[in-house]
Amino acid sequence: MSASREARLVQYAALIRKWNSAINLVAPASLAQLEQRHIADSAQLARLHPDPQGPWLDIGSGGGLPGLVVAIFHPELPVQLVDSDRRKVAFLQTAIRELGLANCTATAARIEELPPADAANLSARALAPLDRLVPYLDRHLAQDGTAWLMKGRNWQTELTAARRNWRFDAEIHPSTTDPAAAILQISNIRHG
Ligand SMILES: C[S@@+](CC[C@H](N)C(=O)[O-])C[C@H]1O[C@@H](n2cnc3c(N)ncnc32)[C@H](O)[C@@H]1O
Repeated sequence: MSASREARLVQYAALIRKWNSAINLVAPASLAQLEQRHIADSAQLARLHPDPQGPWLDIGSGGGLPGLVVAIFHPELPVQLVDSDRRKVAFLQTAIRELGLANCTATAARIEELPPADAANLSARALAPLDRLVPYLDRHLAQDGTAWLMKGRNWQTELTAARRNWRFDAEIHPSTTDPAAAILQISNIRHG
């Protein structure tokens, strides 16, 4: 890992720990395992997609997971973080400035109200069930774009439910940080 990437990841973890009691960026009980449970978990996207195209849109970013981690791994990639919580976006803007991530922006908005982003890549973690996410993907992904959705243990049930109203291609990547979780790689979305 490059020195600046490693230094930024350490600095990012320190910022989350500093702000967490005020804003609740991650569940307090998980703070002790921040590096593994949240940062390494998010870094899986960089491993799965080592040379991504932009723009990359991260929706419901919260404290920057996974979008800010993607921006750290790919400092040339334009990454937009979006969250409806203004306090979290204030944290993200501070983190972006302090980490010197010129490639990354943070926007306070509801994802439903954001103009279509035409994103080449889109990520979301712990935001909503898949059937509620797919309309966001339909609105914000470029026609040949790809979504990277970090899902918990119910991912199979969510996939079945989403397929009732939508058709899409899905590739399943088992999570390396949680054996029950998966990363869903979704593309070619059509109304079903
Ligand atoms: C459970 S948190 C997950 C945050 C982060 N992705 C993570 O994995 O730690 C969900 C986040 O989505 C944001 N959110 C929920 N609904 C939203 C919407 N409609 N538009 C934008 N952000 C939304 C919330 O403010 C919150 O920060």
